[in-house]
Amino acid sequence: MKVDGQPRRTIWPAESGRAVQVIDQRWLPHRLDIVSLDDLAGVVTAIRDMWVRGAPLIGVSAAYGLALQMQRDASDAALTAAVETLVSARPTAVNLAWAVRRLQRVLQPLPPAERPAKAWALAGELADEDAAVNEAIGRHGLPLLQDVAARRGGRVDVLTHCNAGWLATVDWGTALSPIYHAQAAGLDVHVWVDETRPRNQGASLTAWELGQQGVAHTVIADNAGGHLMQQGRVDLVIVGCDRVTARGDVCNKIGTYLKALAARDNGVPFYAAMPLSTLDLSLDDGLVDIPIEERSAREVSHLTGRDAEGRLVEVQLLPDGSAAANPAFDVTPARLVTGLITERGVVPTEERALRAIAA
Ligand SMILES: CSC[C@H]1O[C@H](OP(=O)(O)O)[C@H](O)[C@@H]1O
Repeated sequence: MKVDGQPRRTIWPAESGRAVQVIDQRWLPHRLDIVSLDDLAGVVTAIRDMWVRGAPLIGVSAAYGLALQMQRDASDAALTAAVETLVSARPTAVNLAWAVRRLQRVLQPLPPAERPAKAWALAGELADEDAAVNEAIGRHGLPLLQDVAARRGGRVDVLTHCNAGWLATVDWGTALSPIYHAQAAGLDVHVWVDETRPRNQGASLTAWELGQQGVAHTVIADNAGGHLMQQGRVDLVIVGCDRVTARGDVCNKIGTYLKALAARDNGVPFYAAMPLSTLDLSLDDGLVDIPIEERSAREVSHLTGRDAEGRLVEVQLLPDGSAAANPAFDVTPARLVTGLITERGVVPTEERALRAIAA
């Protein structure tokens, strides 16, 4: 999408063909840092430490990490080791393993000498495919917003959690793609943006990208969403997802489940935008089967922001000695999800429908 009026992606191959360039999202919205990653270790660090984040984007980033490793060592042992190293970088988003194993299936039968060029081409294809998938998610999600706008004289208020915009993908985003399509269709769309403690992907990333695109938005404390729904100020909720099970349980950023409960209690439709690469048909009960990443307590106890002099500074929020827990995701049971917006259409959270649309 656009940055300062210019089209951008979150990740792109360096002209040398021996590095991949990414937006280092840790410093947004205050600094737009572009970094060049030229080896597997660099990509693993970028994924693990959330320079790049978002289920589809970490999948594509991992694909480039595997391709960079093939340029250095394309042996069977190196291929296997690189796959396992990448898959272990973050456990919850299925897209990471999905992308890496998709490349591995193509590379494994090839002679090592052919692997570097093929891996690099496949990573690029995956990036282009992701952008196309997300644009399609937006097209299929648009009618949901148009239906509301038709009843409200063109206005629609959407609440979203975390960042499932173009910064979480290669381009377009998932949950925000219908909003970008609604803007292009001339709807008066406004977005309630959950700050999304503790990493504040909403306050720092969603607010920034909506602002860059000129979409009206209001950042709110995570705890305000239910109150706004009680007041009738939220027409629908659209979130992203990191893994969806065969029965439609949705794993997403911590706090999503609480929004789904509030939405159900207030009769607000609750959708998850789901590229089919995020559907894990091997799992059934999300609460039992999906690994939930536990991240550093420092993400809860400390906060980074810009001071009056424009410097990025970290401050401590908690008393010395207070413990902090930091589960990074939660699981919303299928019964609380109105539907899943995919690149092939909107589907109910029913196993038969999910297996059919994924076939
Ligand atoms: C389109 S996937 C976005 C998804 O990924 C985020 O997690 P993280 O920022 O930790 O990678 C969050 O769960 C978003 O909904």
